[in-house]
Amino acid sequence: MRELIIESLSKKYGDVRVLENLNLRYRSGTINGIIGKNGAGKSTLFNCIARNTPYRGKIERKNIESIGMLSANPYMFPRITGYEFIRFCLSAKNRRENRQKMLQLNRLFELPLDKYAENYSTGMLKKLHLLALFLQENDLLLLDEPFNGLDIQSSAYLSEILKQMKHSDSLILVSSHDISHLLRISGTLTTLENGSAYFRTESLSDIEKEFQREAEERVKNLFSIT
Ligand SMILES: Nc1ncnc2c1ncn2[C@@H]1O[C@H](COP(=O)(O)OP(=O)(O)OP(=O)(O)O)[C@@H](O)[C@H]1O
Repeated sequence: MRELIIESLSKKYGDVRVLENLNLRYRSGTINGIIGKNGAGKSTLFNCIARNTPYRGKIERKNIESIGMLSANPYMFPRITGYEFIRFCLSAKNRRENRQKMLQLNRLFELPLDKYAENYSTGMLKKLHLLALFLQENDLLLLDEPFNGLDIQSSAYLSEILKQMKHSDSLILVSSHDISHLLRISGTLTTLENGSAYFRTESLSDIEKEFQREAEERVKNLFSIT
């Protein structure tokens, strides 16, 4: 079993405090969803876990040697083919190429792997990053907005792939604004709010209703003032 134990995690950018004394625990065998408003600190949390940025506190990564992270807006070299990018990602992690697995996965994503990345659409680029991450077989996967930009069918494939991966002892954290999608696949759901984090236990319909109610009230009030 792999485990991520976060204790007293705090993160500031200059004087701006983003995460304040977070205590969280995640295990493999389930998908862990993360939600929060824009700017709540989801990407920052992932960057701390991936050691991309300094932080205060302790993050214990039990049985986790390799970490794969999909950024919300990942960079891509323009003059590299999809296939070359995958090979580059595999060699960066010292992994052997499994051509059969690559072709099998790409039957779902349908990427033109022999074409330069500059010819890819936004969703295709995201799928290329995801494909490379899946082939790397990391112990911990941090996916920041993986559904953003994917078409409906690809989102469904991604959900099913993640559901399969949770059985292979990968520890998976997924941040998303697409709450219905996230709740359909997640075993745990964490909300980040005002620097703090807490686990949610309500049902999908209750959480959706809460957001809807708040939106209706605030917009109605706004329009009644103007
Ligand atoms: N490198 C940085 N330097 C300074 N401030 C930053 C930096 N990265 C993020 N921030 C700030 O930290 C806060 C949290 O940002 P973060 O990107 O983690 O939020 P998020 O929850 O991922 O947001 P979104 O849902 O919009 O992607 C924001 O106020 C943002 O402006």
